[in-house]
Amino acid sequence: MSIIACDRVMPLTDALPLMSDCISLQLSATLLVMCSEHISSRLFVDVPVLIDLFSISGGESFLSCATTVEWTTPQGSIVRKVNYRTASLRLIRNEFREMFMEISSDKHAAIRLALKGINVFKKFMAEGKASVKFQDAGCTLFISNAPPTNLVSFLRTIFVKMTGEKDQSSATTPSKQSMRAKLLSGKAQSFEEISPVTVADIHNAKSKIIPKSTTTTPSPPTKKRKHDDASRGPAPKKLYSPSPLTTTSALNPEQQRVLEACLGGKNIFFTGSAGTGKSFLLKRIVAALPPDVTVATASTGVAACHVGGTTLHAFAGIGDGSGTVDHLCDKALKLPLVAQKWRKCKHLIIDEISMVDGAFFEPDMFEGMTNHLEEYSSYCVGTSYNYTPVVDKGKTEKRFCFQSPCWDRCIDLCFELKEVHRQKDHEFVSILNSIRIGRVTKEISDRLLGTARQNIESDGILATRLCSHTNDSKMINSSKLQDLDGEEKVFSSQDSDNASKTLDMQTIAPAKLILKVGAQVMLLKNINLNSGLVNGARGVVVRFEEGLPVVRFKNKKEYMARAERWYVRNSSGSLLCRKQVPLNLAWAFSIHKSQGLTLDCVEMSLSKIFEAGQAYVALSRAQSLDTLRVLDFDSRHVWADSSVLEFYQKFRRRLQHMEIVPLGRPLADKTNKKLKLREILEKQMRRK
Ligand SMILES: Nc1ncnc2c1ncn2[C@@H]1O[C@H](COP(=O)(O)OP(=O)(O)OP(=O)(O)O)[C@@H](O)[C@H]1O
Ligand SMILES: [Mg+2]
Repeated sequence: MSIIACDRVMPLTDALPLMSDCISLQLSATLLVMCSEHISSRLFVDVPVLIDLFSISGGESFLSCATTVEWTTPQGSIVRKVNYRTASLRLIRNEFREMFMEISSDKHAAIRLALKGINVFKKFMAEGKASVKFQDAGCTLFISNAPPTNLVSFLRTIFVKMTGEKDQSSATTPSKQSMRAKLLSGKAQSFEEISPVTVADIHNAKSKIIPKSTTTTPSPPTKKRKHDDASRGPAPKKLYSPSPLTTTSALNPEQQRVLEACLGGKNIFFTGSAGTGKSFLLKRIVAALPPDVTVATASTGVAACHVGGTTLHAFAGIGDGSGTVDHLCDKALKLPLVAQKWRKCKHLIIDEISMVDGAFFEPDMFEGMTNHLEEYSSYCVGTSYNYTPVVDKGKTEKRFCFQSPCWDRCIDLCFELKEVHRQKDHEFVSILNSIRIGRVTKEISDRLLGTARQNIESDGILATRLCSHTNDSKMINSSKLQDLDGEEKVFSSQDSDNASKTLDMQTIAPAKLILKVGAQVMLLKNINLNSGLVNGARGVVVRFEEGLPVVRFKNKKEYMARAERWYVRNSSGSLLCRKQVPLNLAWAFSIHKSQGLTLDCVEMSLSKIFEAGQAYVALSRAQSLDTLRVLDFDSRHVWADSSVLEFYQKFRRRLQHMEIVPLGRPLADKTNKKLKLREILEKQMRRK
């Protein structure tokens, strides 16, 4: 097993009483699932999809996945079926430059299928599944357990290469040669791998597609569409939703290195200050791993929803985690479903690991469990380290995972992300870095207090007040709503059967949302990046139309909030869904709830801070000093947990010598691939 862990090690609060706060804090829900809904099932028909495929970076001609090939009669009866648990798909050309897909495995002879007249069904591409129907060969290839990003890249190569070659068919092109001409050509049969997609390929394919789309007669806009246009601005292309599959933002080199280590099967932990892109990277990691053997978990339900997974405790099948290790292992492994999940899991991802009590990482618990199943599991992947551990009410001592004796034994490599993406302003970034370690100079105090009278409101959108206590934020929101005149509109969520309680715990969307015209709201989902309709964007309800709230945002865009879906997995792995309007009241938010968010207009009173790191979390939500108002500030409110500082000192001391730090004893490498990666990394380090 390998572990990947990422986090800003930052104690925030005695989290148990505030767990309920987590409900509405996280960024968007299961992006992968969201993405699968948005992708048309017909690759070569839907122009927006095609254009989107141009925008995705990469384009490989090789894919490793599970496959089944089925040959059927014209009536649909199966005449032959071949299953490959692990297959390699390759795109190749023959001596006549005809394109083929080659399916090979250790156990079966290679099958080559001509890439002519194919239909690609990719609705579930985000789950690592797709199917390709080869009309001429009379068979269908079912792909599963493919790393979603690789699958997208592979399908993209097929699309770009095939589109680029369309219409090149004059009688002289070899691909159109008759069988007789081919036989007489005297060329020896040979196959070569198709090269990855190049800029020239894209240019060529685009030139074949775009003229086609302009000749399409658009159907007259329906009444509904006209209305949408007025209220939403240009209809957002759903495929541009910032999914890990479709996003065009590239990982920076430090993020890329973490991804590579994960793919090499290392147990890793990555950390970084707020806004360095830990969550962004995490989603890319999930999308780059084979879904059937990857389990995404997090310490809290809401964080789990963010990565489209389940809580670590639910996955482990240990309930609330109380009892001895033997007892817990017995308890978990007696449940067939739990034991099966552990056996299947090769990559375990743990987000927000800092909220996991160190006890979970005792040799006893986590290691005990993984050792139990060592023979089955090849890796375990964990991530993120944002909050303080959640401890049982009875316990007084709180312990971070990194303080557990088995932490060093579990983690092979540690990384620190350093480039801050959320804030562009260098002065603000350096203030935040000082506050993060509890150091406040007079200049910092003065600069922050200087924002107290700043006018950051615009166009009726008020600043969100971040409160150190949840009850304060709840009280502010309900009293401000009451103060508004006008009719209340109630929006109740539609939940999967009997799942409301779980969904309350694991999604950011409220079960019941009460709004009025004039209500200050926050968007809870990324709707359209280009229009700035992103998670955390602040707006005000300006009217209701067709029973739905129309919100004007800070960038003056209006948006009619239609119900969106949030997906989470329950402990048995089934997908649960909540459908709700993607808004929440935003006069005030608790600091705890605001973690992970980027806020574009925010004020805070830091006089009631009660936990190490809380001031840092609050301040680091702002995008710049110009969109922030600190009402009161005292350097005594800023301090960092001593054990966290110690951890970072140790961590940094090693980082001074090398950028990639093997902490503790590495786990026994089980594969050559792992050994190879270690050799490469060590060579790199020696070179530096
Ligand atoms: N490589 C990148 N290219 C472009 N934008 C990026 C990149 N990495 C992160 N971002 C953007 O930076 C912002 C902050 O990223 P993210 O929320 O992942 O940070 P974080 O480290 O998880 O922060 P926090 O600790 O507050 O949760 C997001 O808007 C994200 O889209
Ligand atoms: Mg985050």
